[in-house]
Amino acid sequence: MTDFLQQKSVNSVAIFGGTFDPVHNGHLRSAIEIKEALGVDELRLMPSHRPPLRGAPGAESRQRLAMVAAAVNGQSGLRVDDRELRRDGPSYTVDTLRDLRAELGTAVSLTVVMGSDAFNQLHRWQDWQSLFSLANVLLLHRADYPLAADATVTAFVEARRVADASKLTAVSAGGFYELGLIQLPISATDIRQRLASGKSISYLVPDVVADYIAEHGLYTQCKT
Ligand SMILES: Nc1ncnc2c1ncn2[C@@H]1O[C@H](COP(=O)(O)OP(=O)(O)OP(=O)(O)O)[C@@H](O)[C@H]1O
Ligand SMILES: O=C(O)c1ccc[n+]([C@@H]2O[C@H](COP(=O)([O-])O)[C@@H](O)[C@H]2O)c1
Repeated sequence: MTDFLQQKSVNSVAIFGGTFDPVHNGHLRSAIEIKEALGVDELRLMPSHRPPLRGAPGAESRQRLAMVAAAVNGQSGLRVDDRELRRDGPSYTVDTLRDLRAELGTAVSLTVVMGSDAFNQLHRWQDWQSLFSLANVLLLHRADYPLAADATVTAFVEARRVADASKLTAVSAGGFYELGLIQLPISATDIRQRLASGKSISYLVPDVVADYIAEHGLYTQCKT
């Protein structure tokens, strides 16, 4: 069989963006559950080069990318996408989605995933309403971050809500769904703090990530 015939065409893609400073098991377990709930062909973890609404990450972009790549290596349907690292300036999601649309075309179902902490700030994102003409939005509940979105955002998404997660892959853009997942209250802030105080991070991140952090001496000083 030729390579061409072996290649499976991609009809649905979800992107899970983050600072991933570092990537942890909360992100990774969520990624698997998102992929299963949506039934997407690919779930792409997308490290942000310059997160627009927070300070500079503790690790360099290439180091955060290397940790995500190692963490998803061999996981079926999970991929890393480095496009934001190839762009200068703040990593606005709307720019990323425009870039992805240009590459994937208009027919592919594209879904952007965000946790409730990110969703609570959505009204501050660059051109946030345009996200919905480019992609669907999947909101992940995080028990440690109760929903407190801006009223404009709440009204906007209410009009776009679909009945279940798998419906998002039936449309290319414009749908909204809230997903409850297994709750793993792990955060990168807590991991950085543990490392800065010399504590173990075993079972909070995959071993390959813990090894990378140790090898490169990352997060030994707490910047929170
Ligand atoms: N434990 C978790 N379970 C589910 N989603 C999570 C979890 N941690 C982070 N996320 C989501 O993953 C995305 C990327 O998060 P991010 O890289 O900022 O991780 P974080 O752990 O929240 O980091 P930090 O503590 O540095 O803010 C966000 O949409 C966030 O809501
Ligand atoms: O587009 C924006 O204005 C925007 C503002 C804040 C965050 N984001 C994106 O949201 C994702 C989660 O961000 P963070 O800071 O919670 O790691 C990440 O992909 C960011 O690039 C995007």
